[in-house]
Amino acid sequence: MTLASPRTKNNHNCLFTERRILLCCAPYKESIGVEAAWRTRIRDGDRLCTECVPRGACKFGVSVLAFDDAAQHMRSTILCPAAYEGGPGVAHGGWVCAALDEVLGQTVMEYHARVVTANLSVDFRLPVPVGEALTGHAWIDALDGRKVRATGELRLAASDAVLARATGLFIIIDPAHYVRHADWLAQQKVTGGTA
Ligand SMILES: CCCCCCCC/C=C\CCCCCCCC(=O)SCCNC(=O)CCNC(=O)[C@H](O)C(C)(C)COP(=O)(O)OP(=O)(O)OC[C@H]1O[C@@H](n2cnc3c(N)ncnc32)[C@H](O)[C@@H]1OP(=O)(O)O
Repeated sequence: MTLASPRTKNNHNCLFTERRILLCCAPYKESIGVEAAWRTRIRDGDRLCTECVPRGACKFGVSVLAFDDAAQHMRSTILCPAAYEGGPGVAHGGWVCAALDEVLGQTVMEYHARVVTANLSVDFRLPVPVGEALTGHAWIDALDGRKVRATGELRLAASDAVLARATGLFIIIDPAHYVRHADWLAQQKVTGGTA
């Protein structure tokens, strides 16, 4: 099976940079359109969360390699940074969750511009080595209204052994989601949550 548009971690050209700015900053101020069509892929390219945009790389060490259009399957390249070591030589479980959230989230965002994770269930099958090449694999299972279900795996690149597996529920949000949150937070601070 041929993987479309292979990308590397350092393949940060202008197009991707523009896209990141569009995806990470603008969506909460103006709509870039709502995708209605299930299994219609909306774009191609790495996306970064707000805080990682200036650095140009995911702080969790996840980068999207390629999307297999035929299989609707996202493959990522991953390296657990030393900062997320938990036990000796192995990743903290929180990093495993974050990496899988990213891998699944990136996959869902290939179809839906704005989603947040509502639920993530992780099976820790084997310790995940720090500083060893890993791969992420994820795919979408189902769409039900605003709910998108996805599954993903973290594998050891050397052998393809599955180290951790997650299922996630992602909710499609509207452009005002973060504005509403900021208003809610401000109100909580005023009322102490009593209003
Ligand atoms: C980190 C942020 C990234 C932002 C993107 C920036 C660009 C980045 C670009 C590239 C990134 C690459 C990838 C990143 C991936 C990471 C994504 C994350 O980690 S997101 C952060 C963690 N998640 C939250 O902070 C959500 C907090 N929760 C909420 O905001 C709300 O609870 C929300 C939006 C999830 C739902 O609230 P409602 O009011 O909009 O909708 P209601 O009616 O409650 O739920 C809709 C349906 O979903 C079900 N639902 C909701 N939560 C559920 C749950 N936990 N379990 C089961 N069902 C649930 C409900 O029962 C309902 O179902 P029925 O339509 O009635 O059938």
